[in-house]
Amino acid sequence: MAVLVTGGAGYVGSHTVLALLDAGEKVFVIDDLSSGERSAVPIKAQFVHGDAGDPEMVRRLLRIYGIDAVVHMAGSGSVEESVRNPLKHYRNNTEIARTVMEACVSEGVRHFVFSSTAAVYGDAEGCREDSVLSPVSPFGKSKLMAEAMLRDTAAAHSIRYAALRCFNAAGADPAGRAGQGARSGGLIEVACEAAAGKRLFVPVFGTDYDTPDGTCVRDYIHVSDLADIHRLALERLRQGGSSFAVNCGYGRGRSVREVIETVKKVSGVDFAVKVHPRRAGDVGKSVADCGMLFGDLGWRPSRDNLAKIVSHSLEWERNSSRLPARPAMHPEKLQKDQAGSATDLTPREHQVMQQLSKGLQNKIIAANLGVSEHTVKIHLHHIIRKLGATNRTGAAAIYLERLPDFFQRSNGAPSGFRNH
Ligand SMILES: O=c1ccn([C@@H]2O[C@H](COP(=O)(O)OP(=O)(O)O[C@H]3O[C@H](CO)[C@H](O)[C@H](O)[C@H]3O)[C@@H](O)[C@H]2O)c(=O)[nH]1
Repeated sequence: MAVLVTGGAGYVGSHTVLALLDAGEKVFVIDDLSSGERSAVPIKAQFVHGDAGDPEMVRRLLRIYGIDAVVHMAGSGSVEESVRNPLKHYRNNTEIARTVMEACVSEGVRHFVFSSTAAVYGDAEGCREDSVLSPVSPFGKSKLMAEAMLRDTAAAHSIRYAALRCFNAAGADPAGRAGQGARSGGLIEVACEAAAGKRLFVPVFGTDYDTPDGTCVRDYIHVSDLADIHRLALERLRQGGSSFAVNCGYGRGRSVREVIETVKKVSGVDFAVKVHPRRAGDVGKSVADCGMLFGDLGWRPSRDNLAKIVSHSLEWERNSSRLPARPAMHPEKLQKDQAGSATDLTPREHQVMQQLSKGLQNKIIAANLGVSEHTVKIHLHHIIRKLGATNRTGAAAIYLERLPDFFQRSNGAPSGFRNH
């Protein structure tokens, strides 16, 4: 028996691979490394650098290595990016899931654990598995479509599945074997980067939500606990359990401000915080009802403690030499003829501003863009002049204010911006 983990080089993926290996499983990982890291795949797992959307490759893997179960985690997981680039998410989350399911059916793989998301519920607190599914973002919709395909596939073929509706994964492996991937960018990671001196400030996206302190509320779950639920779900399917969908959280809501305060307290660093407008696709509240997880599945968390989650994340951040995540949005090509005025920035200047407005320092921007710090300084000098600002903070504020105009001038849609 062997398990194939798609997306096993990613953040939740690499922790899940560890949980499976710790349980004595033989694990194969397929990952195209578009957002995951090769170094995140434990040495004991067999790594295949490839696209889970390649049906031939997946079928070959399943056949040659006698794989009896697939944990499908490959996909794109940014709510905000899915609003800007929905087709990327429908490909990576819906189409690729279909391809992997088809390969499983044709190769006789009977167990399928699918990493779904809390975003299938939309804005909701105390969501139960049988609650109304009303996703707001293309990300949530793309995962919900995959869930629907799984249900239909399981009804037609001898495959059973577990759809794990993951709430907000955070933290890092307590033994320090894995941590937040290079490009996950979740709130706790961002705040820990600020505490570790890798960011100048933490942006708070929206303070006018209908929540106790006006900031968004999420159900944060330790990534190693989430990984353990994936392991348990597979065990249940192998024991003959029928297909199910289950919430993976702790059933406890924490606001953005509460999280930031906890990171400050645990780290002892009073980093700067700046209020920004709401982020596209965000919902006010997303908190699980864990009746099924704790009851029917009989799972018990080992790390249900926000300070502990933060301390593991912080430890990883302080010990890892890696730089902060590259921003997902990547302006590459802004047509000159659509620009036209003195305030327009070159594509490279947009790249610099994208990073600057996330609070990154010059040396980190330089490393992310593959240029020298001196070049970043020169770009900033031009940008500050073009935007009519007096310093970098002023330029960042003006840039964020004018971002919608830049989009409009590149044909009313962010088509001049490319993700990577
Ligand atoms: O720098 C930041 C980062 C985030 N936030 C806020 O913090 C909250 C949590 O945001 P995250 O980016 O950490 O997580 P999301 O809730 O957007 O999404 C996460 O949880 C989802 C489950 O609903 C999916 O699993 C998804 O892949 C994962 O990124 C949101 O209100 C967001 O606006 C900030 O204020 N500043």
